[in-house]
Amino acid sequence: MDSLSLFCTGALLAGGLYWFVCVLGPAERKGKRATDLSGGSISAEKVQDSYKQYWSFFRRPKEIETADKVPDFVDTFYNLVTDIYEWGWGQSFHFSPSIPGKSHREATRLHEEMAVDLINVKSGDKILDVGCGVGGPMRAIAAHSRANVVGITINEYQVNRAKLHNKKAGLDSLCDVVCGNFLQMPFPDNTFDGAYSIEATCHAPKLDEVYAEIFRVLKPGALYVSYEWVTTDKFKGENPEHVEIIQGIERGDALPGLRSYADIAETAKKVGFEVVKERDLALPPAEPWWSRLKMGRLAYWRNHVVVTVLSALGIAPKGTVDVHEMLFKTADYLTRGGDNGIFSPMHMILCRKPKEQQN
Ligand SMILES: C=C(CC[C@@H](C)[C@H]1CC[C@H]2C3=CC[C@H]4[C@H](C)[C@@H](O)CC[C@]4(C)[C@H]3CC[C@]12C)C(C)C
Ligand SMILES: C[S@@+](CC[C@H](N)C(=O)[O-])C[C@H]1O[C@@H](n2cnc3c(N)ncnc32)[C@H](O)[C@@H]1O
Repeated sequence: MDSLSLFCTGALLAGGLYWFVCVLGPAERKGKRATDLSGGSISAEKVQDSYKQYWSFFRRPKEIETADKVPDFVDTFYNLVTDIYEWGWGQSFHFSPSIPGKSHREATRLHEEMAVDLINVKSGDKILDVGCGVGGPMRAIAAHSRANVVGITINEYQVNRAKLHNKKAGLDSLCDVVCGNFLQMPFPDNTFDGAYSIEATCHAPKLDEVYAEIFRVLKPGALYVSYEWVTTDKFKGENPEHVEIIQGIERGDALPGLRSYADIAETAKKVGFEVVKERDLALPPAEPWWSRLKMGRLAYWRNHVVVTVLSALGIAPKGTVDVHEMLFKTADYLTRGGDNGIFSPMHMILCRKPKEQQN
């Protein structure tokens, strides 16, 4: 090969690699790039070990049940996945029903706005986002309602990402983020005019502990809405395929144990809430929430090649390939959970803290 052909081949390969990684890479326009993937607050050389540590929790399931170990386990998980989620999904870490003729981004925003519309929030109210991630829902909700939103997440890396995004979006005067455990929130009693949680309380080892904490910080008469991850009435514990799918979802999503839909209202009442409304938003006429995952399969395969190449080149931390592979498999379990109708990530419950405290 003469030097000109060598140069042209090299340039073509470099251009192809740039296109594959940087142009095809981000799922969201102006989103995170594949070349920026990190282990969150974990240093690059510790990502692989942290991934092994994450899996070790599942070898000692009793430890996951111990409430005080769970926040650490969830924190490790979000250090490992936050960048991959942002790169491949966007800034809102949740599902929403597909809406014919609307993009994923629009369907996501409508699902978020529905939450704040349900809790009757006025401009200037102070509301709480329980388990806020990097703040995709918080920004949509603040822009839609003009309420002041305070988000809480256990993961410090997410706090920094959320603050950065809030500033970039010009919403930092309405949105604040704190690092903390939603099982022991750093807020006085009766602080908030409303609260919501989107696909976050499923990480609590005991639902009554997080619901009781939300109840405590709400003002009397205030509303709380949650989109919960649950097994539906179609789930049969004696069916090995159902059990395999649910365990796959738990392991790939840092869940200490999925709850049944029937537990949700019961727990809300137990801590003192009045249940105003309860509905599985995944049920027809809603279009499947999992079709986005199904449609993305080819892109996830492409992402896997990108992550493998970047990790081999030392650009992405070692261990990123394992984390990505885990998510790849999780996407499959979630899709099967949706197809079988045994799992829903959007069992909606709307509750009110009574005006008068009952004794
Ligand atoms: C509420 C939770 C998270 C829900 C979803 C936001 C995430 C669940 C599974 C995630 C993903 C699976 C496959 C990944 C893919 C292989 C990769 O290339 C790009 C990112 C994924 C699409 C990733 C994105 C986020 C999820 C859909 C849980 C944790 C309680
Ligand atoms: C799947 S993400 C959803 C984030 C956000 N609600 C959204 O829809 O984009 C779950 C969130 O719950 C947070 N979380 C889980 N356990 C927590 C805990 N014990 N205390 C505070 N936050 C927690 C995680 O850090 C993460 O931000």
